[in-house]
Amino acid sequence: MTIAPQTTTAPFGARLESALATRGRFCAGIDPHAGLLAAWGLEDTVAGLERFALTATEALAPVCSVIKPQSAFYERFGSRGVAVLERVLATAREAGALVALDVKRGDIGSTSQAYADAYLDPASPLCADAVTVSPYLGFGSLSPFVETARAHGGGLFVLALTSNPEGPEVQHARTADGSATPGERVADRVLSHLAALNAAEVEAGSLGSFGAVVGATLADGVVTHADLDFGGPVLAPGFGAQGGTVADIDRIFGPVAPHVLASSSREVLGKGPDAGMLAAAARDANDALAGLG
Ligand SMILES: O=c1ccn([C@@H]2O[C@H](COP(=O)(O)O)[C@@H](O)[C@H]2O)c(=O)[nH]1
Repeated sequence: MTIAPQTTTAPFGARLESALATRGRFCAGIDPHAGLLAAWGLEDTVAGLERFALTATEALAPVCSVIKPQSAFYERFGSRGVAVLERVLATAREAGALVALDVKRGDIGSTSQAYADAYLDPASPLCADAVTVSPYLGFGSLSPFVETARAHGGGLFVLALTSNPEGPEVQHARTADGSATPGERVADRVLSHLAALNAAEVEAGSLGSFGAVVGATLADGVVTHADLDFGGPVLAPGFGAQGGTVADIDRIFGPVAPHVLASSSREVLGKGPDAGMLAAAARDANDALAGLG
């Protein structure tokens, strides 16, 4: 067994807890859709991407605890698009926001290590504070992400109950006979794994660094408040354009709402390109979410 080196950065959970307390629970997604570039009067080119992404980040990062760029919208422009993503990461962090990079990675362990090095090692130009990962190659395949996050004070948001209507086919399925907990719902197993990962930080009085992705669109009864009390943060996409509201955050998350990041991309970005309108929308969302839980 290898022992992770001591990190000099505070753990992600503690940093996020402080950011939530000072800046609020709204997470702005920086997703440069082609349609949004057109709505902002920009061309669907690398130059348009750069103008859009940096305008949005400069407006939103100073008033949000967390910024969530979706890597796909940058990757579609190739290496020059990824270079824009690197600038988004740096700009957001300079403005004091944490960055949760939405890449939903997951692979066999040896490849997961390379992804973890790309997104969680401060030596990488794509290093973020946290990254989204998929547990559907088996939760244990995420171990390189866990160890790398621990080594560098990073965090993970693991897909548990996603906001899209297709998710239940896999996430509500039951674990197999012969597994450690046969018959348990897959999503609940993911949340149990997260509770175990967060136990030491929770014991020390902090929010854990290992979060779940749970959509702001879930119907009643899909998950209990008790199951969501796994000691770590929740990234709740689907707030805004997918239909999730402040009332849904309250309904779905109840007492754990203080650790929930309500994440919206298209709705908030639709307020641009005016920087004041973008920032005002984020402030309004933070205010509306502030009293929950
Ligand atoms: O369950 C999930 C996980 C991630 N996403 C991502 O969040 C944003 C949502 O964008 P909106 O414009 O606010 O709908 C996008 O980047 C998704 O890839 C999600 O929607 N659901």
